[in-house]
Amino acid sequence: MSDTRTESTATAAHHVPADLPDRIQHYIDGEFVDSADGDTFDVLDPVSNQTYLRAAAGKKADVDRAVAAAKRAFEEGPWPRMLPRERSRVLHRIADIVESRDARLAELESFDSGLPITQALGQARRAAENFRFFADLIVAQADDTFKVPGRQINYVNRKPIGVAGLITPWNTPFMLESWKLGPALATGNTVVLKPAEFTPLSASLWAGIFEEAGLPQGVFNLVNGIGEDAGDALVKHPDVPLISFTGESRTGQIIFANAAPYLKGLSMELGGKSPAVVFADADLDAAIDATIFGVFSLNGERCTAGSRILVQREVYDEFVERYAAQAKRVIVGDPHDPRTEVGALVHPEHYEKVMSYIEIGKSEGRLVAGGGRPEGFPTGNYVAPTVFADVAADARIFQEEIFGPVVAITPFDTDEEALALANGVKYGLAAYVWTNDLKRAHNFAQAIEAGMVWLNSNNVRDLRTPFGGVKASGLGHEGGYRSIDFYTDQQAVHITLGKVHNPTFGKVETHEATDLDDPDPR
Ligand SMILES: NC(=O)C1=CN([C@@H]2O[C@H](COP(=O)(O)OP(=O)(O)OC[C@H]3O[C@@H](n4cnc5c(N)ncnc54)[C@H](O)[C@@H]3O)[C@@H](O)[C@H]2O)C=CC1
Ligand SMILES: O=C(O)/C=C/C=C(\O)C(=O)O
Repeated sequence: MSDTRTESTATAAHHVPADLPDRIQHYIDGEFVDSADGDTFDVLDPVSNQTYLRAAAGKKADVDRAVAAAKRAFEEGPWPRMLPRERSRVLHRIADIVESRDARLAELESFDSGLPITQALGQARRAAENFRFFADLIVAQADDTFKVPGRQINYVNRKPIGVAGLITPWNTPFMLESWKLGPALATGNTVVLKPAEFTPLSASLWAGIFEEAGLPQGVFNLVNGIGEDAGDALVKHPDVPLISFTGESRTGQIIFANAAPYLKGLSMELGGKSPAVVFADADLDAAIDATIFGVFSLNGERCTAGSRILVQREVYDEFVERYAAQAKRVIVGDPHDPRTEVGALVHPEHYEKVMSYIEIGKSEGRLVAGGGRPEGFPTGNYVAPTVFADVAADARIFQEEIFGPVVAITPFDTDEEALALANGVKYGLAAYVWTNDLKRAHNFAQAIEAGMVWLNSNNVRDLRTPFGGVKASGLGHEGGYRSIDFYTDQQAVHITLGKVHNPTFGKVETHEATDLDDPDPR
């Protein structure tokens, strides 16, 4: 048992939302439907670990039906043909509805996923913001035009691609779904969403929200189910030219291979083992607060979690001592309690995985906080915020994504050593650097293998920036215009002005250099 501060919430009664559904169906072509074979799977509440609802377990037949509806809506329906500002209005209405129901959405999300209620509320609001952001972006979008006076005008037609397959994880489900739904719909595609099987509750609410906002029938389709069944069928469906996936790197590899025969457009946001590098000259108070939040928020089930903290030797002992003390004060509790900072992990399978890493960590590092189930929580998927110090670079808890409230701290002496440690894992999603030396900060950012770097900053970002990782953390980027690029075909149109300069094929015996040899009209 750990000594984590639990007294304020351990005794709180577990909150069960009113009017909780006990079954979830698919949503296909504007109707809620069961699976063709009637199959369902159980969904557990992470506090009681009891089945609280059964969700339709989609298979190939259900995916076929959903894709057919989405394809019909794309080929025959109004959505891809609407003006950007007309689609934008619908997206703003979606954002309005999400905002107006944020408390209920957060309550259900928190119950289903085990996320602390205050964080679930923030994520619901961020989902609304995602829709608003893409609603605005799509009307601000200026098509590229390249003019060569007197010779040529070149412009780019952006066209929606078709049926986008969206496959999402369970860690902050509603928000991450909105991050794909927003741009896919803004650009005029139709979609089939396959949400994570651990947390299907909030995804089922999109249907009602979209209907109310006036999204035409068939544009949004939802198929619940196990990844290897419903997800696999979506990836292999020949009428789905795009797959946007967020999840584990291993699943990303499988999807990459399965999509290869169809040469699909793929966007992959995958796992991470992100470093937070704390130099001796850093503002330690700020660095400690940010790195505590960085790994323990969202229950540590966060792809961008700073789960490896590298600390310069001069301040190492002080950092470890203060960090461990603060980690012990993080409040573990019932997800619905507004005081709770770390709730219950999503599912007993995931809980077992995180606990097994904690056991491994006990022989790989020095346990300075947490280390197991917190006191006062005999049941439920609760894990005390756990801190290992003196962790070596080849330790499994340094190398492998745990995706829970567990952090490894490692000392370093020089900038070169810090960089080698930071880059010495297979992942490259995020990195956090704490130093007051401006040159060092920028040089470090340049050299670090990460898709996103935060300098003296918490994980806060402008939605216009690219989001994505390098190495095993992803393929491609979404965010801002990168999302617009991913969800559209870019067709280049070239118009010659004035006299057409044709090569003289068939008219002369030998050819001088022609426009064919030098195709750039500039
Ligand atoms: N880079 C990023 O933006 C983010 C990455 N993640 C990553 O997600 C992972 C946690 O989420 P999980 O749900 O456990 O990931 P997962 O890879 O197990 O599942 C993600 C989704 O893929 C589906 N799936 C599983 N096997 C499939 C297959 N063979 N074909 C098609 N679909 C399949 C699942 O049903 C689920 O909907 C972590 O590794 C985390 O780092 C999570 C959030 C953000
Ligand atoms: O900021 C985003 O768009 C995505 C954030 C994803 C997470 O919070 C995460 O899992 O790290």
